[in-house]
Amino acid sequence: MWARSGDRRAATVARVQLTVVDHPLARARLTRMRDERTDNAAFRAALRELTQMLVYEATRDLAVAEEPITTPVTRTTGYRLAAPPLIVPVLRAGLGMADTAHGMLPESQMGFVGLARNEETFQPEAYMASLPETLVDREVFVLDPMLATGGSLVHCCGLLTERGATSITVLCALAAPEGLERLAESGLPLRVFTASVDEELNEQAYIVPGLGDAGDRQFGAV
Ligand SMILES: O=P(O)(O)OC[C@H]1O[C@H](OP(=O)(O)OP(=O)(O)O)[C@H](O)[C@@H]1O
Ligand SMILES: O=c1cc[nH]c(=O)[nH]1
Ligand SMILES: [Mg+2]
Repeated sequence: MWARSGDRRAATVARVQLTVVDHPLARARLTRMRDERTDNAAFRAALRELTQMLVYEATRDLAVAEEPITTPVTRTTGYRLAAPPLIVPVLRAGLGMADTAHGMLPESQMGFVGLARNEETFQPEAYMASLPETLVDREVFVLDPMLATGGSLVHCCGLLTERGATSITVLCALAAPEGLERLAESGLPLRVFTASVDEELNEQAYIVPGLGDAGDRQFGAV
């Protein structure tokens, strides 16, 4: 059901708008992340580079405001982001995307949500949330490399809509079809940008072929 070919494929299922950033450079970074021989440092570097591509695509439609400027040659019209989005990495694994996204959106504020999936029940267990009190009229970009069952992102995006968010963009390296279905069923107002929709989840709810545990691959096993 999910598009896998073409450069930038978009599909809408219920209220989830999906964009697969299927660029050769993105594929190369994702391949490095998937490869079990890739060490922590190289994995983090590939995730940072992939994040640049995801942010670039996801910010394509952001509103800009005109700004008169003077170049060394003449006056002209410049542009700045009208309302930089709030960036929300999901700890731990989303931390590896945060600095890159912030570098590309330097005026953005950042919030944090800490979740750890219980590896027996596969339910997310929340351990922190640091978010603005109200998110009414604020665009939010959520960063998490992995969308597996979707439980973690449903929880995170629920925290955002409770605060009034109505426009949420999720950036992830990999998504499983099951997780996309779960997001669609949640009815949350979401756009998802990912470098790949993989095949399925295995019995441990890991993405197949996947890349393993994105937190452990960056920071080491806990
Ligand atoms: O879609 P789900 O089935 O909820 O799984 C995805 C979650 O699993 C990973 O985090 P994890 O719980 O391993 O925490 P970590 O980042 O601290 O390793 C990942 O970064 C997501 O947050
Ligand atoms: O494949 C998976 C699934 C959940 N979390 C991960 O880090 N990897
Ligand atoms: Mg983990």
